[in-house]
Amino acid sequence: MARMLRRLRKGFQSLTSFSAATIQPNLSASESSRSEVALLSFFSPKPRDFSLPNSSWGSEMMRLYDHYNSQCEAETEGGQTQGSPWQRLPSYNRSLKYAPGGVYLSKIVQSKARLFTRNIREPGAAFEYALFVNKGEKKCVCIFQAGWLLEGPPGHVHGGAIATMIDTVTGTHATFLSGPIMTANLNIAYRSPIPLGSTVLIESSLDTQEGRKTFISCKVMSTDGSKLHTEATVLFVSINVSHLVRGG
Ligand SMILES: CCCCCCCC(=O)SCCNC(=O)CCNC(=O)[C@H](O)C(C)(C)COP(=O)(O)OP(=O)(O)OC[C@H]1O[C@@H](n2cnc3c(N)ncnc32)[C@H](O)[C@@H]1OP(=O)(O)O
Repeated sequence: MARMLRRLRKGFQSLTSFSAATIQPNLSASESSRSEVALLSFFSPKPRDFSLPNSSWGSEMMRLYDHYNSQCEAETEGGQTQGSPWQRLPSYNRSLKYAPGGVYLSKIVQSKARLFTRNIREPGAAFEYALFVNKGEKKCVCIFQAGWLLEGPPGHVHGGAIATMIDTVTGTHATFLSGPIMTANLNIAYRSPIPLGSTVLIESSLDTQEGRKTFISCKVMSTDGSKLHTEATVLFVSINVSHLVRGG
């Protein structure tokens, strides 16, 4: 038990290096046998990245993905990265997988726990999203396609699902800026409903950092920017990882 806690603590500590996370493409699935696949997945350091395009993504989602992705750091032939302020952030289904060596760790520390937004297997059914961070402007943009399992009012997205996405986007942004954090306060104003199946933009921008506190503002808008769906302000408090290990 003590050993497991030490491993968990080490995993969470490594989450501080989340800001240095690199883009990790999907594992190729052309293996010749099932046992080979199992073996490969155990030894591969690359977890599945859920923010890569899949067959459920509509044309607007793909257009925006291509737009932001084309502005991200590109590797030149010499292995150098071109100086773009934009970076696409990968997205995994377990917190542990963000840590260096976290794929191995997640094999060792078996658990049914999964990240809320990445636990529905059917592509397109719920939260389809990809996040891009702009290091220079300290802002983050998320393209979000809301699936049919997120219904609240008829034909429209549930307010809790919108809050979840705001918490996820601003929380990821705050982690990128400040290391391990927890949401302390989340204020939301719902301005206009989001149709199910539509794609929207979620923009997160840093207001201030004061000691352990990171204040972030967030807007959910139509992709042409003409309609404001939701706005929010969020306070994150930096935590020591022991806060999670001892249960707050
Ligand atoms: C990959 C996907 C990423 C997704 C990210 C998702 C993030 C989440 O959803 S986290 C889950 C939801 N949040 C929680 O469960 C948090 C529960 N709360 C806690 O654990 C604690 O109250 C915690 C960590 C927020 C603060 O506790 P603690 O570390 O003791 O801080 P504390 O000393 O009380 O406060 C620090 C400062 O923050 C302020 N503060 C703390 N809580 C609040 C609050 N709710 N409202 C306003 N200010 C607050 C304090 O006033 C203090 O300010 P100052 O330094 O100016 O005096």
